[in-house]
Amino acid sequence: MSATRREGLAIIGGGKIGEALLSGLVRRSGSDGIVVCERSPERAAELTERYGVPALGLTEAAARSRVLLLAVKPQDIGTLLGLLGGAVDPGHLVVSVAAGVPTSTIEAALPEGVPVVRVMPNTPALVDEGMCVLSAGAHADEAHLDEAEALLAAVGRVRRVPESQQDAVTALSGSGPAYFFYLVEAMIDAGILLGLPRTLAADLIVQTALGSAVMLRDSGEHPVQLREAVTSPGGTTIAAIRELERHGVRAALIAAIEAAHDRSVELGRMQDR
Ligand SMILES: NC(=O)C1=CN([C@@H]2O[C@H](COP(=O)(O)OP(=O)(O)OC[C@H]3O[C@@H](n4cnc5c(N)ncnc54)[C@H](OP(=O)(O)O)[C@@H]3O)[C@@H](O)[C@H]2O)C=CC1
Ligand SMILES: O=C(O)[C@@H]1CCC=N1
Repeated sequence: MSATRREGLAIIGGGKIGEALLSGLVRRSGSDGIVVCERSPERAAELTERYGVPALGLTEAAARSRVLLLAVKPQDIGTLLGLLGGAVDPGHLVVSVAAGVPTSTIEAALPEGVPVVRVMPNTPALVDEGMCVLSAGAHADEAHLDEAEALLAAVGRVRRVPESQQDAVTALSGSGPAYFFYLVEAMIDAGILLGLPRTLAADLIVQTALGSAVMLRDSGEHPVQLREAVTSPGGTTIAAIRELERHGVRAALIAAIEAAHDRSVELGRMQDR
């Protein structure tokens, strides 16, 4: 079947990120032309009810859809490709969000010539503030990247990188929301320690995180300048910063992100076996 005869999108794997992308796409353009494939019938029914999209089997979804968005765990992608293989042809565009899984691995499991785009999204797609980073596989050209970008721009910002940078991207923006949530959790705990009610502590920290994020995005200033503007000589902030340095928080963050990168590489290698 040729690329021009098919349209529509199948989201294969309706878990956390599959739903985040689905919700944004439906908010932006409605549910027409979108189908989901889920292993669990209960989860499929939930997504159908929530977003008004039909749940189909893999073969039927592939026959109907131009873009196949693979949103299963890296550990499940080999099995999925085995089930999907014969139903895919070069008229499809396969978009994979699986962490660490190289386009070459996906291409090798599909018929020759199928275009594959690797994407690293993140969960703020749920509120249209996602960061999606794209890389082309061997058979994907500019038009395929444009098509994937047009789709994902519905849920936030999109950038393109060489595939060699995707493991680092995964560690930064893919996993990144978790680091911010973790920091916010810890800061709320500090408020509790200091005797504030939990709801008040949460309100203070969430608004502070939001305001700080908008300043980081819009002020044009470096994070160091923004931090220095808060840090009064002899004041409270420098007392806190000294503790962060003493406890090695900067080094811990760098090591944590390096570990996420290394795990992404490892997940990719597991696919080769
Ligand atoms: N969560 C995140 O923030 C991000 C995740 N990713 C990537 O997205 C992918 C999915 O992650 P996440 O959403 O967190 O994982 P989830 O486990 O929440 O979702 C995966 C879903 O796919 C289903 N599934 C597995 N195999 C099949 C199949 N053959 N056909 C149909 N459905 C299937 C699973 O069903 P079951 O529950 O039965 O296994 C599950 O519902 C991963 O590869 C991850 O690396 C990328 C960026 C961010
Ligand atoms: O934790 C994970 O493996 C996935 C990939 C990036 C974010 N979540």
